[in-house]
Amino acid sequence: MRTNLQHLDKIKVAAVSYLNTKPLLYGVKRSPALLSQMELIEDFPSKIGKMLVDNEVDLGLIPVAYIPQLKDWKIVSNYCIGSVGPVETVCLFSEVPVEQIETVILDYQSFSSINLCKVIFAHFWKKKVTYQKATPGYIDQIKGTTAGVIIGDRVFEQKYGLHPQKYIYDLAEVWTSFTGLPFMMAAWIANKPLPAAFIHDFDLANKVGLDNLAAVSKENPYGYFDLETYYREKISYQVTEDKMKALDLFLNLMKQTETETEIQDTSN
Ligand SMILES: C=C(O[C@@H]1C=C(C(=O)O)C=C[C@H]1O)C(=O)O
Repeated sequence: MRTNLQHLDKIKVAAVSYLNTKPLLYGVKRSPALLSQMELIEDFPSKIGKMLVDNEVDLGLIPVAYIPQLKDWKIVSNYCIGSVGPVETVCLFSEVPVEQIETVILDYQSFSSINLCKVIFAHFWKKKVTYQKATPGYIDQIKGTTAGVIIGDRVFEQKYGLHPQKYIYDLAEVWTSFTGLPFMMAAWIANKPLPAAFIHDFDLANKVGLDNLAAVSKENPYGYFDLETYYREKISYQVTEDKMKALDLFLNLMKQTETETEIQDTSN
């Protein structure tokens, strides 16, 4: 347990391993001063969120849907993984239109987008479906009236690969069309007080890649989508007042959705 940092402890930082996070880590990985104070772990979002909740790390770019599970939490950076309208890489894939979907498989790598999907079904599309937890390889099970949420780089591969499903709903776009707000999927969240100087330098380092998106894209060759377009036009990296408003609304709707699910369970 890492309740309080000791003077000589390295700060454990966990970040999303997807392409969308490369701009934020570009400067961090080029800063010997920061690297000497921290240990960087990269993994998929739900895993790093769990690590912050379990206090295995001190700071993480974690799915915001984990916030209710954190005793102590603070958003410590001006940069995040967000969207203003369509984001490309948070999608519901289906062979049938939404009205006919009966079951939704929820990406095990996600925590914000799977909850966003539940919120959208419950509050915006107002449709009851059965949810299934995905296991690796679940993408092959998206067939007939069983749809599936996919996030991250695998969305590009599914969308622009050989066998995309007929219906692809960009859930960030759906959120914005119903709320008029942007969305924030993941933010840099600390679960304990961290040295102010470190946080200051870490935040500045996050901006370096955002100021050099052409170089970041060049460093990460990718065949399915133009990364510079993804970074400039799809992902929105700034924490803004509207994204904080969206976070508030999302956490509220998520709580209501959980309560509704509980009520359904007791009545069964
Ligand atoms: C836009 C994205 O946002 C992500 C979605 C997350 C989630 O659903 O929990 C968490 C982190 C982000 O990487 C994406 O991964 O494509």
